[in-house]
Amino acid sequence: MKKRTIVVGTRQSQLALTQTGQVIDALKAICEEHALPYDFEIRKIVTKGDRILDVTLSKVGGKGLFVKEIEQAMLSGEIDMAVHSMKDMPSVLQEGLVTGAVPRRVDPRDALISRNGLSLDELPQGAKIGTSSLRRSSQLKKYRPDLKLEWIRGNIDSRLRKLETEGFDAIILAAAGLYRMGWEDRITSFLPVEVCLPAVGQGALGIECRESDEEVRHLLSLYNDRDTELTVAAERQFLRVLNGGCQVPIGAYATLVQEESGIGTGGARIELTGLVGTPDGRLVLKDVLTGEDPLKLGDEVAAKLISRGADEILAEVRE
Ligand SMILES: NCc1[nH]cc(CCC(=O)O)c1CC(=O)O
Repeated sequence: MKKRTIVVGTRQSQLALTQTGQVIDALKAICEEHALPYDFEIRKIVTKGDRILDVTLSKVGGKGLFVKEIEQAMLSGEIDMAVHSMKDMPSVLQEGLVTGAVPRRVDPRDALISRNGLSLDELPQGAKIGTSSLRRSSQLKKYRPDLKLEWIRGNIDSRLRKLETEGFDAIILAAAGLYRMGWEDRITSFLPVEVCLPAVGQGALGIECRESDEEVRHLLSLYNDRDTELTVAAERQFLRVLNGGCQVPIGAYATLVQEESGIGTGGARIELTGLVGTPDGRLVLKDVLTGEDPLKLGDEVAAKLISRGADEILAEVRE
């Protein structure tokens, strides 16, 4: 029987290539298990975001830059699917495209990589910490106002290099990216979600495909993790309501919690924590609610924070 070759588009960064390879391996195993006749091929796509990595991305349009050209290639049929870090996925997909699968999430926490093996609490007064996210700097400043947060950019490997070459005492990276690269031995300690609430979708992937591609959609449905899909949906709805792009100090993390009483659906409820803070960490708003419907829950947590002034914080940051 003639096999269909499914073309998987990816950015060229090491992380993108690695996670695309890992997804293809998982899909191959599913094909084998379900006797599905597919082969896979990787197609690298250089996006505008990759070409201007050294420009302040927030000034030129943010994360959409990485995804737009990949979406275009999917719509034109050049590629059939694309693997994204959920964190980098746009909140609204282009017409004709869908999220075919949200695979099981890995560790959502941020990780501290320090030069001398010191934990966050052990770092000396005024230690210089490298991060490229207002969400991280806001929460770290709140926790340790003495720390000096400085901007560090580039891919994971270049950030790890800069820890040595640019005199940082520590840098913060998502644990997930380090695990996927096999570099978890660089992690000194994990920041508890109570100290540093992760970015929306951190640790999760999203696999995008054409809405009309029944074969790929069926294959991807076999790879979907319902729990991750539900919790990430709540986080992303929260972000959507707050109109958050990439460079805003917003965090959210949802988990499934067991229903307390025997009544009701008996199913799990979603617990969503949302956070908006000023970049200097002087004001950090946080709220947690539980609910059954992820979209409603995202709306409710966002509304709660807006009622406490989240909009004003975000308006100031966006200026
Ligand atoms: N913003 C860049 C980015 N996009 C996805 C990851 C890896 C973690 C993940 O998949 O959530 C990273 C690196 C980081 O934030 O340290």
